[in-house]
Amino acid sequence: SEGSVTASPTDTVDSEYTIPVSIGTPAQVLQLDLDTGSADLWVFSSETESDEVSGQTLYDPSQSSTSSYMSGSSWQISYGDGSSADGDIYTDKVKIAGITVSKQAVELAQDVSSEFTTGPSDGLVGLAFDSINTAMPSTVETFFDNAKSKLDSPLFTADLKHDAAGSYGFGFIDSSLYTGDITYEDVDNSDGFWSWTSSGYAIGSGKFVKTKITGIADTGSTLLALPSSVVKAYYKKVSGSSYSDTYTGYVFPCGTTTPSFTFGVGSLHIEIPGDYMSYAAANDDGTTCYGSLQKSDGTNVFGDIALKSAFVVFNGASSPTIGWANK
Ligand SMILES: CC1CCN(C(=N)N)CC1
Repeated sequence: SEGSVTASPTDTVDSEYTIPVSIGTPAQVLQLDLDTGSADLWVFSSETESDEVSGQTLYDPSQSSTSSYMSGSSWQISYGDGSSADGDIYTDKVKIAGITVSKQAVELAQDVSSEFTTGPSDGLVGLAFDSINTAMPSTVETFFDNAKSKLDSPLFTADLKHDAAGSYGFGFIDSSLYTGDITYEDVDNSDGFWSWTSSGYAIGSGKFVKTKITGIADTGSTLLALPSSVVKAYYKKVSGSSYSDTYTGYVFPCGTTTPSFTFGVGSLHIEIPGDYMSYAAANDDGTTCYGSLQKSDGTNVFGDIALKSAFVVFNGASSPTIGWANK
């Protein structure tokens, strides 16, 4: 089987992208954040503390004839941005992009941190590797892992866009979505992530610097986080920029022209347009803008700023790889 699903940015600055996911019988459709940086499928639910819910759609297993309680199981997750959630687990029918997994572990939130309460999604679909799933006493499998044997090819693709609907594909590569060739790199999933190594970078029209940069491809992260040496070199080319302790990142006057940022995938170059490199206003009067490129904490992250500049193949074969193409 194969199919695709619309990926919708939740705001005009592409903070995150959600997809419709059908859960249960009859279908309960939730808008979930497809996240290649984590491996838990969790949802706002009838069990979520009511003071931690603000308009999200709730999955209610009691209204599904195909739900089954996983007695004795629980989950508890904390993300790199400090957000967190926890709860218990049911299995139920889950359909994404027309592909159905009959007994998918669905993690019901009983508690969520404020970032989720005030956030736009009804939960997450984690598509990183099972080893980092947080279910206890034993891990549960991701939707992709459960669906893999049904897919024509064991892969999914991302065609994310700025302030416009894009798509995720499952089981096939839609050649109409990219130009030129796809360049593949090996993935090291030993930490549970889609970790790959870029061949280097360029700033604006500057020379390409050949240097290996290992990082994770993370649809659930908004920005691009790279080594401070690279980031400092970039902001030397942005007039009026500086590192702000107030905003905990590089900022510059809004309206500043920001150069593009190119990263290498083998001999292929993916250029992030200069317009994408100014993320959003950092202050209420919109005079100070926050950069889309920031220092990593050690784990480099190719988040949505990078992903939406390319067509990306997450190849879940026994030796996983990641493919990048221009579009
Ligand atoms: C909303 C959360 C989704 C998971 N995260 C991530 N993949 N970096 C953190 C933010």
